[in-house]
Amino acid sequence: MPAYLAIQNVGKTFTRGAATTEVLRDISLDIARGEFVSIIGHSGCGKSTLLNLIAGLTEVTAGGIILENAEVSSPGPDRAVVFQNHSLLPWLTVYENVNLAVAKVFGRTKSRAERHEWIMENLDLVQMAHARDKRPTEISGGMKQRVGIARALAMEPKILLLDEPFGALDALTRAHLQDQMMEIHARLGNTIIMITHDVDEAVLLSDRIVMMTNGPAATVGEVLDVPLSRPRKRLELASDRTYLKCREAVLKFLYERHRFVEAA
Ligand SMILES: Nc1ncnc2c1ncn2[C@@H]1O[C@H](COP(=O)(O)OP(=O)(O)OP(=O)(O)O)[C@@H](O)[C@H]1O
Repeated sequence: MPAYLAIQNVGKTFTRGAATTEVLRDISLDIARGEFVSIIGHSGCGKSTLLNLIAGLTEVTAGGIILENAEVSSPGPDRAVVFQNHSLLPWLTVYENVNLAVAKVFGRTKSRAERHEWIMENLDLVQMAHARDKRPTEISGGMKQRVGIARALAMEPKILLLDEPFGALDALTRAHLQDQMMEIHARLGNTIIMITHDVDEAVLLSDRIVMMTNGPAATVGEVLDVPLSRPRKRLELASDRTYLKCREAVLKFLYERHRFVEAA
């Protein structure tokens, strides 16, 4: 059976004038429907570049990306991205921000009443319905990220692409949002690709962790299966042997086999 998302021998080289930088080389990865996959690797190795290629924001220079039998060549609502820093429009309310995406995707297929229900359902999912009339400046960083996630989910994408979605949040808010993300994933069965720098976050949330080698010409170094049953509870996992083994495997990859050496 073909993979839901197939990344096949993908390479990316940026060219500016006579200068070229080969950022990614020969990346191959099959992702199944409903899978939660994290990408981890040192700063600058090309994680965001890979996510942007999947999003269709940047074009591959080698290989191809196939989503449900169709080649990815441009951005589309079937791949929703959530960035580290929320990208909400400051002059619109929480509701209006989500509405913008919903109107774009479902403007022709859902009635006004259906769209309203759908927006509220997605705000409910991230527990933000109570703040529907607030503007981004009136809510906390964690709340903004939740609205960004609601907006992405409301597009009903085939794949949710998360670029360090919790990276700018304090540890407690971060833990709370991770728990919410796990609940959403359990309820909706989304296919999710998440970039993270946080080893615990990767192990807690993922079915598989893709570990990237250092750049330039970064590639997939190892892929780790996380064989922990769901639902996962962070407190119980803190002393779970499988959890600790996975954590150690990622740490060893990052700090022994592929240590980050700052360029001179
Ligand atoms: N548009 C571009 N033109 C030229 N080089 C680029 C471009 N975008 C990214 N790069 C280079 O590609 C490399 C990888 O960048 P990228 O942002 O994908 O890394 P990352 O792993 O996501 O980093 P971080 O973890 O710090 O966010 C960097 O060396 C960066 O300078």
